[in-house]
Amino acid sequence: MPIDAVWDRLTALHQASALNIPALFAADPDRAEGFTIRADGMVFDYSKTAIDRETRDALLALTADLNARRDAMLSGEKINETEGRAVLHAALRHPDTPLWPGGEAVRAGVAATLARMASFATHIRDGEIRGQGGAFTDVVNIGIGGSDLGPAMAARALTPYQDGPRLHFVSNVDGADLADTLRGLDPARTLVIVASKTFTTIETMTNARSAQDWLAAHVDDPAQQFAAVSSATDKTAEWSIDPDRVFGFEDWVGGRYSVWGPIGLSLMLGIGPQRFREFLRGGAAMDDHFRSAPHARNMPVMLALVGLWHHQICGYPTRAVLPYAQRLGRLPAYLQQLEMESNGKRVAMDGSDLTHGSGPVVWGEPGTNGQHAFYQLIHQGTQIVPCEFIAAACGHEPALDHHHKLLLANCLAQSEALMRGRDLDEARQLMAAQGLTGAELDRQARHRVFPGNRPSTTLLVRQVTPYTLGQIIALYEHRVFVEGVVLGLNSFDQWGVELGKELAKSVAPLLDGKTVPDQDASTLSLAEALREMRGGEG
Ligand SMILES: O=P(O)(O)OC[C@H]1O[C@H](O)[C@H](O)[C@@H](O)[C@@H]1O
Repeated sequence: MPIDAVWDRLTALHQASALNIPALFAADPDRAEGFTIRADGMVFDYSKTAIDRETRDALLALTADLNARRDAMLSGEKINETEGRAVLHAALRHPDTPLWPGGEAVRAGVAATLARMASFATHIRDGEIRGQGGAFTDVVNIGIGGSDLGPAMAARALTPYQDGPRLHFVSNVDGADLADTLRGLDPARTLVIVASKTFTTIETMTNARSAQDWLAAHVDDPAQQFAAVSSATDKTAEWSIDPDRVFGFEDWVGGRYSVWGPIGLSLMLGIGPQRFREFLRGGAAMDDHFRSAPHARNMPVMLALVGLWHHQICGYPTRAVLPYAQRLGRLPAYLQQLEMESNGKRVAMDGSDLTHGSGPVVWGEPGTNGQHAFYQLIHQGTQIVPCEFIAAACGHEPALDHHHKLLLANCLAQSEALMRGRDLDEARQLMAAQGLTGAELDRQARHRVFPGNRPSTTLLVRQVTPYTLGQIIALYEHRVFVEGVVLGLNSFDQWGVELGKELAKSVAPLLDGKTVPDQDASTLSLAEALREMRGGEG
């Protein structure tokens, strides 16, 4: 069936049927199992969505081109056509076997860099490589976007596995970020990693210069306290960073996909090279699943199709990622970059307008905290927010396992409540039981109605470990890829971030009282107000 006809069919299915999730369960006793995928210890349940078998078949017809695109990506073709680059971050997860039959040179490069990282990390961790004041006690990763979110998110997720120097992450050009981080650190025992793919990002370079000044004010040889991670090793040379402490990577690793390689150096310093390898192994296992499982049993494919159904067909504008795991607190922010920078596009690969929308707004917070904040809207608001619950069966605090059970019970209860809801009759009975009658009973009951039939998916792992975190991240990466292929866009460029960067440069002189041509009246007056508040300098 031509792809346009598939979209039409999906729209028709959506319009024709008022699918009700509880009714789908009633009609299909095997629904829970039939709409759950189990792979490599993970469980992905999408049965609490209004997708039935017919809709799923129609959704699967969207993936006709997927295998060809997947194989093109995983064999090093330049599928990032607007930047003329291959997309091979998955190769970083396969240091032992080439990702594709001709990929030995790539594998060898990945393995060599990983070995250098491991040797550096081992020697920092065992104190053989030292700062001027002794073994390193603290590591400050300076980077932003993909050079921050991946390692920062993973470091927090893997707190129980951290047994190296303390990790800190500075990203914002707001001096508060650097100042708050450096306060209390011993410069002579702090390693500063400047992480930037391009080594030109103004925020990172500004923070790096100030960190260098901080070091220079306290130690004789700041270079001894520095390391760099970049794909622009020519630029790191300008900073006189010892080449032994520079870890390069190729331009086929996109920033938001880069945690698996040298950008993950801070994480490796925290958890050690062996556990970092476990993290890679988890990601590699998901690659293998993505490549080999039939689409209907393929976790990234089905996660993508559920997302496409909700956003493109049902028209739900956002999706919430709700990890019931406090240490996955930065996962929503990480996924915001992964998904919104990858698929927040309006033009198809060939330059024409997209026939369908871009990807959705992604947001979220860990449960149970979110329950006491924004779940009100999720349950009773007028717009529907598909929810993606993530939970781990076991925590890392055996003495507090009763907390963990409560956490899990909340996770299960929320998806059930979203699906079941509470109808007016039930609400009326509740009010009657409280002694209300007549119009007041009706009024109060209406406030207590939950429409229900609200979709969610649930992803389970046994525990958040380096391996399972690798699985989860690679799962989402491939999900984003599948959605991008179906929508026909390039998930691997990010031209949308450029204009603001350019204008920041041209606006800056306004704050010094200089005139800048072609400035709009609002920006001029805001800059003037700021200058006045700052005491009229310039
Ligand atoms: O690693 P860098 O070159 O410093 O880039 C850091 C970040 O900034 C850019 O503006 C991009 O939007 C991100 O994709 C990137 O991760």
